[in-house]
Amino acid sequence: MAADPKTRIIVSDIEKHFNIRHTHSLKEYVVSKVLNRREASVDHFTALSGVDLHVSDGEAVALLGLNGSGKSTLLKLIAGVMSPDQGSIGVRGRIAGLIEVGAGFHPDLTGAENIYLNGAILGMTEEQIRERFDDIVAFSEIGEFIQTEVKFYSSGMFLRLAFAVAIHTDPDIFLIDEILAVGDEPFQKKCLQRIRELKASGKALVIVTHDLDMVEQLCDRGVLLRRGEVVHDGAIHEAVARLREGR
Ligand SMILES: Nc1ncnc2c1ncn2[C@@H]1O[C@H](COP(=O)(O)OP(=O)(O)OP(=O)(O)O)[C@@H](O)[C@H]1O
Repeated sequence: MAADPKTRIIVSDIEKHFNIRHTHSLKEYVVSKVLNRREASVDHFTALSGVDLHVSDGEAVALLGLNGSGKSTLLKLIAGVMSPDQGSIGVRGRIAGLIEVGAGFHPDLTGAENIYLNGAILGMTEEQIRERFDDIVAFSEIGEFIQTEVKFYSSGMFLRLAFAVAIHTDPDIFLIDEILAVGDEPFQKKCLQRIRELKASGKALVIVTHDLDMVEQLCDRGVLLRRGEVVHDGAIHEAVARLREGR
């Protein structure tokens, strides 16, 4: 990591490749077996190439781009959910966020039990979770369903619980993928208000979204990805304009 203590994330020249398997229909499978051919072929797909990104305290950075441009992959690499094939990623401080609704929750446990599970995964001690438990439940507005197993939750209820836990972990870095979209409007507004407060208190934010109006209000900086490469890293308005105009 850089010597500057304000730097929270350093992504250096990363590459990420995926293997794409081409599976066949049952008929093609049978024919390939009869002819003794391989049943599936594999292509290598480059999802990210030569990507650099530095994020410091107090910055709110939007990752923008068309479908499949690599935004979520970059966010997952920063979160440590997956590793790059080349290059390096350094992160300083406590990370929290919302990358996949329901990740980090156990379906057979109640909402209340999952607060303890998810809180522990995000680095809180049992005592910290106990102290913040009532605030987390209140923020989620899940009410009596907090004693229900989360496998019966709607996607919006999952989001409420996940966001409520994440925001109460006192993170240095907050990562958010599109998922705010599944929350209803009042809850989205409440989340955005908390995200603004995090930013104002000097935390680093990285947000993946297609909601360009929202992101222009929330973020100062936009990183525009095109087919896995960064084509713009600078003012949010310019990033949004380039995306809208296809430049
Ligand atoms: N686990 C995986 N295995 C194979 N390919 C993957 C995997 N994850 C992502 N990809 C591919 O990498 C590319 C980038 O995906 P990614 O989800 O990062 O895009 P995105 O910019 O977030 O797209 P969207 O706006 O549609 O959410 C896509 O072509 C996707 O199919």
